[in-house]
Amino acid sequence: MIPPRNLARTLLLTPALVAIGAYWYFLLDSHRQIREATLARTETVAQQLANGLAAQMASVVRNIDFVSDILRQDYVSDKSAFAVSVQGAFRAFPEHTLLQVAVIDRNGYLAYSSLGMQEKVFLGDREHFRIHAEHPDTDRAFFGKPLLGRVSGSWSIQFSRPVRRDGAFDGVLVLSISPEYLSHALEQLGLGEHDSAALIREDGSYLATNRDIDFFIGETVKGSPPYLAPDAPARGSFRDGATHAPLGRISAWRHLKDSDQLMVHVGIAEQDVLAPVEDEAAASRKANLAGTLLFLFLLAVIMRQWRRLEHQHMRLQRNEKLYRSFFEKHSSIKLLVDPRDGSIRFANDAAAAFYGYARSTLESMRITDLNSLPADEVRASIGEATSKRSNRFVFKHRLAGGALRDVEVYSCPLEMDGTTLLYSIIHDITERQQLEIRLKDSEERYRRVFATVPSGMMLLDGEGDIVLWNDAALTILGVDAAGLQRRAVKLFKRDGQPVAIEDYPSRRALREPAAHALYYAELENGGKRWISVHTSQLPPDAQGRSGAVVSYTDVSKLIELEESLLISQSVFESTTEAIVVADADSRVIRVNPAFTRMTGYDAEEVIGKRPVVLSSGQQDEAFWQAMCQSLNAKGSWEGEITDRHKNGQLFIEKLKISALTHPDGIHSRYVALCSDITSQKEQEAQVWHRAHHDALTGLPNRNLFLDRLGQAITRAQRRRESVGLLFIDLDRFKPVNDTWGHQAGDLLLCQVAARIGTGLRDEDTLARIGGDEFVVLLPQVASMDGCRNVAAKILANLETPFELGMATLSISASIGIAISHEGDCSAEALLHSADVLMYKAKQERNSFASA
Ligand SMILES: Nc1nc2c(ncn2[C@@H]2O[C@H](COP(=O)(O)OP(=O)(O)OP(=O)(O)O)[C@@H](O)[C@H]2O)c(=O)[nH]1
Repeated sequence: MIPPRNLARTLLLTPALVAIGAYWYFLLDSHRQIREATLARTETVAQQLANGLAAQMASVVRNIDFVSDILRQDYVSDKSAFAVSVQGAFRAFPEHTLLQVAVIDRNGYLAYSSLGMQEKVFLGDREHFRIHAEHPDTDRAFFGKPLLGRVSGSWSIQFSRPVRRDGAFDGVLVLSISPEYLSHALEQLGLGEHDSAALIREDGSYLATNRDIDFFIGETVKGSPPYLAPDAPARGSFRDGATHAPLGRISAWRHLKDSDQLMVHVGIAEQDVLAPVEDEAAASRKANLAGTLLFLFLLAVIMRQWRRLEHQHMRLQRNEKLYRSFFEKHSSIKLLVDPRDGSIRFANDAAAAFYGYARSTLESMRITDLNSLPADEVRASIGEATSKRSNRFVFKHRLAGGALRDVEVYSCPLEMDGTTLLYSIIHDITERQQLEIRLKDSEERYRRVFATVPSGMMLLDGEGDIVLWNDAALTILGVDAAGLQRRAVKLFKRDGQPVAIEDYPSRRALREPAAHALYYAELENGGKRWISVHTSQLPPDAQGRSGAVVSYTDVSKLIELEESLLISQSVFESTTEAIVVADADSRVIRVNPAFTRMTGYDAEEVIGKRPVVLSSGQQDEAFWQAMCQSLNAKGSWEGEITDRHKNGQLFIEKLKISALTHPDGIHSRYVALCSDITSQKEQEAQVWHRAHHDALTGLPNRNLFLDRLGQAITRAQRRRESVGLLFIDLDRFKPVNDTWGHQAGDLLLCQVAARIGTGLRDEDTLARIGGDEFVVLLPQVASMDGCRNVAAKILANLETPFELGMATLSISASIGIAISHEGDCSAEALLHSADVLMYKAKQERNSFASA
């Protein structure tokens, strides 16, 4: 489909080209018609020439025939005069045109020759003889084919007539005529160089031509021209491309009158005839071609101009479309404002979308309706933009919904239809403004963090220059800003070797992505400051700038702590005290070798577990609760507990638990120090036992008894109960010693103690408080009767004689019974009462006395 913009050009160009084509068609057709008319006229001329030539050639033939007829008659009538007649015949022809006169006798032998007779020559095989001999009754002239004379060596045409004598065939008269004789008449026609004229026999043999006679004589017409057709008319014409010559010809033929054997042919060369026509046509074509080229040139110029105009028009249309699209469809918010009254003349789609008004609404508003500034300030800004004093403004514009947005407005004056308008591009920078504020806040935050972070911070640029540092860096490194800049800090490695310049953090930071090292700096006061140095390369920023940050941390206290920890670790490992460290959940974290030695458990067997594996079951729930309360309240507990060794043996340990407490009050760790005090406790128990028991009987001694008695009285007082006390003194024990010895006395005392004990309950206490004095404490006696029953039972138990080995002895005892109700007396007082009553019973012996 042709684009519309090309349609007009096509509509103009097509008829123009069609007109040119038609013009040339008719021009060339007229040339063709002229050529055809010329050829038709030439054909007529050719026919006329053929007619004339035929008449002329007929006259020539008649002349020859006339001569031959006379000679024939002379030959028949008077052979002697025949030679004279022959001479006359030669004179009748132009010189050298009658070549020979000959007579062939009826038998075919040469009877006469004007050239003389030397020998008998047979010519009966010649065409002209055979024609006449075969038709002896016909008297006709005959032109034979041109022959090349055997004697003369020249071409000749044999004109023959039969010789009749007495009405019978008597031979043939032959005139040998030069072809030039016949051709002369053809040449007289005055034909052109390329035209042809010929005398032709009916079999197509050339007898004469107007040119190139040597070429044509003896030859036959080539091809099948119409005049050689069997039914060809006596005259006619035709156009022959190349019948007689390589060039086209217009031919005409005409049979000679009174001779059906001969015809003339005239060929007029087309090129000669058409030459003037073609010249004229060529001149016409040239002229018309020039005119056509001029026309086409003018047409091309017109087309070019037209196309240029079209392009200009299209460019204008495109520009207009582009400008319109640029304004209307551009994503930027655009307004055209009339500075005279602030009216919005044009608004694009982006403006409508931004402000929330339809474009038509916007274009009916004034800029002061959008700008939050007072109208006079807005007008002042418009004036600045119009006068180009300023082209950038930041305003707050109000949207249709009432929201205010920060906008950046670029305005410049624009001439439009003779009016100056302000072309304004509005950018919503609300987010940008907020982002800038956030960025400022963020920068301020980072600046404050940088300034207040306890670690020293130093920022290096890509060249290794120090571009930023904080006060902490100066403090930790012990230099001022100038000292930092000139790298005045001297750093040393842990082994005391100074740090090589290339290994300084500011150098390493640019070499290695991240590094850490521990150095110490020598301070002015001679002290050391341990510094942990971290370097980290910064990723390239948006501008491709790289750099590194170096952080310094004062770890002097950590180093001290580390040393302290090393000591602690040594103590932990080597101390004889078992140490257990547990977490807040009381699960074991660490134990030392002393723990393993004390408990038999390796560290792997207890770590992660609670120390319950050591539990002996000796401590009740209350014990553990008390321990927990103490830990919670005081953060420590100290005491003795009985644990179980891995081999099952119980052991007593002295245990001190300390809770490690976080500042928030949560116990994070428990550290227990344990000592195995089993043997110590056993020794203490033995001492105590010895101090509180009778060495002979093992019974509690006076002190222990008084202690228990006091406790019983206190308890009885609290419980409103009674305590009974029996004071037992053996009767007449001294004689046993005296009689059986002290050892027997000891033995008896032991057996008496056992015998007394068999009558007591578990809660009762039997003690020996003197040589043969025993006391029984009845802590929960119901009444005095109960005490008396016990005393009676004791006396009864003693009645059985004692087997001492060396003798069997009987012994009794006197018992004083005292009772305390609800703690109404002290232990000493109660004992004293019982003692007094025992003396009372002593009066009777083997009896008891009570109050
Ligand atoms: N074998 C022995 N005798 C002791 C021991 N302690 C004291 N005696 C003796 O026990 C005797 C107690 O004497 P007494 O109670 O005064 O005399 P007694 O013969 O029992 O007289 P009565 O109590 O009045 O019946 C003294 O002779 C002491 O020397 C001891 O541990 N072993």
